[in-house]
Amino acid sequence: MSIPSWATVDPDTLSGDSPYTMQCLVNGKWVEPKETEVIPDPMNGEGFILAPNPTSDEDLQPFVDSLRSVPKTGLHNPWKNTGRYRMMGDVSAKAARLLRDKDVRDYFIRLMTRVVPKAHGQTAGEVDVTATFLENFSGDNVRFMAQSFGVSGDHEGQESRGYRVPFGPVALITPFNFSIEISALQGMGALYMGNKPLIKVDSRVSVVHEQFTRMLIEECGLPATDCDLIHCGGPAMERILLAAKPATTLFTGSSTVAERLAEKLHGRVKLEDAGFDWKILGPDPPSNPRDIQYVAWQCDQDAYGATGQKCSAQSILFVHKNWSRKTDILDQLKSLAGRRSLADLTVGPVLSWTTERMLAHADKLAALPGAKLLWGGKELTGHTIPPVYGAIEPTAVSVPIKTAADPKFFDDVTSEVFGPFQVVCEYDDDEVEMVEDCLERLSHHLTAAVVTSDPTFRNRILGATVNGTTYAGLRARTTGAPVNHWFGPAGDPRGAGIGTPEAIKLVWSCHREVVADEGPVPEGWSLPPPS
Ligand SMILES: NC(=O)c1ccc[n+]([C@@H]2O[C@H](COP(=O)([O-])OP(=O)(O)OC[C@H]3O[C@@H](n4cnc5c(N)ncnc54)[C@H](O)[C@@H]3O)[C@@H](O)[C@H]2O)c1
Repeated sequence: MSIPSWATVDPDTLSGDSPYTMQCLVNGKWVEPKETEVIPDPMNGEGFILAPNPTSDEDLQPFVDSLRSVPKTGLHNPWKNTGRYRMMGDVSAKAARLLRDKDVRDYFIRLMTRVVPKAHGQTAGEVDVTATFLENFSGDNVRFMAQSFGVSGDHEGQESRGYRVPFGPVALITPFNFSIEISALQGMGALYMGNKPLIKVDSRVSVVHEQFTRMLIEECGLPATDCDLIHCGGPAMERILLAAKPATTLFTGSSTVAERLAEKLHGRVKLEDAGFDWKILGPDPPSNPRDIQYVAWQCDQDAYGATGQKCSAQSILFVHKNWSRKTDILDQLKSLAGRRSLADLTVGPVLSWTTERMLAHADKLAALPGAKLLWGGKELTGHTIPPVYGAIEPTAVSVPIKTAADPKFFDDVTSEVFGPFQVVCEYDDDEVEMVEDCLERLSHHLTAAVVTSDPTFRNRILGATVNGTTYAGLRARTTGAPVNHWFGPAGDPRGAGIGTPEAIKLVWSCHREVVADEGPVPEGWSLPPPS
């Protein structure tokens, strides 16, 4: 397999014997690292990538200086360098065309599969969503997105106009689980609005964004000085942020780090953090077996697709007892989970939880009053996934709603396991309020799904909850994150969004009002008394 001309790493030859050393980009220059960190191959533990790991003040300073050199007015805004809106549209158009090219698409899929092994469909989907996003912001669409609006004033010659303006120096921090989608969409959003971002992706997967950046610069016309890219650990990034004081930082990752940065950066953050995402199967299971199978399939995808490592993964499934009375939904779920295998990566390495930790959590929940293991609860067999990562079968634990709602157990039952794990909670008509109470007590409100065709039940649940991305209806899912709708949490003023023009404007720009007040001074005006 060939690699694109701008690519510097061959996914097919990456190995312990032939590792790739990544480079950072600062001020338009790719930099050879002085210190490196060895990244293990998630499938066999071989050290296959050497990630720059700058820690000294001397090595971090160029990133600080680069951010500090960006004016508050950004690289472009509605009065300055306006041609750049169109230039960004051209960059997007070219990048989209490349990602649609079979060889380039395959290249990214192969590279991404090496660093976060997922089933082909999941990885291809990520590249395709990124291509669609870039298509959406091609041509004039960047400037259309940044459009202003006008309102007539109190007197002739007065008119107010609202603009979206950039922050200037900004930072973007993203996790390992989506190795291209989050960093590409947020990074481009930052650029579209006129900012210069310093981008830091989790070093275990940042080789993908490194190659994407090379493609943007070498093939798509992005000026190399428009963004910086650093591969480093969290503490080093935090030092840069504290020294450079970017106007805003978009953080996607765990809630612990999100809260830490919110405090350290005095609230100048937008957050996409943990998700404990729920789905409710309502009181009206469909009668058509095909519909039931569809719901079961969607539940399996939501809980275990990408080995459960999606912030939108279904963490808890509330099942109305009518489903057990009238359908074999739980048997279907068990058998769908059993189809998953390491051979086709429909279940694979878990990068932020070890096997031991996940199994201990499953055991703990299964030991709660009335709870039991439904399926899974075992380590994968015949694998060479290194012990720093996790490898378990798709797992579900059934917990009675009364136990889940009990304050003694609630926090354990509702803690996010970033792997192929879900809680199943059956409820009956007289327990809907208890379900609503559990949803009210959750701390994060990212995605949710209400599977029902009953509008009264649907409206009751929608009215009682706040999740930022909620699907409702027979085909409802928790893991919908295409770019034709908003994706992001609700219920937190720091909450960010991704994918749509509204998300980009919210995260990467702020409002400025310019009021034209030109006169004429009205006839008959005379100096009024002081007031
Ligand atoms: N809401 C969303 O859209 C979304 C999307 C994907 C993942 N997530 C969440 O991400 C989590 C999984 O990722 P993780 O556990 O690897 O996240 P993490 O918080 O450990 O790491 C995320 C990123 O933050 C960096 N980081 C860590 N400490 C830092 C610090 N002090 N200063 C600056 N940067 C720092 C990491 O190097 C990494 O690049 C899950 O909780 C998941 O729900 C959320």
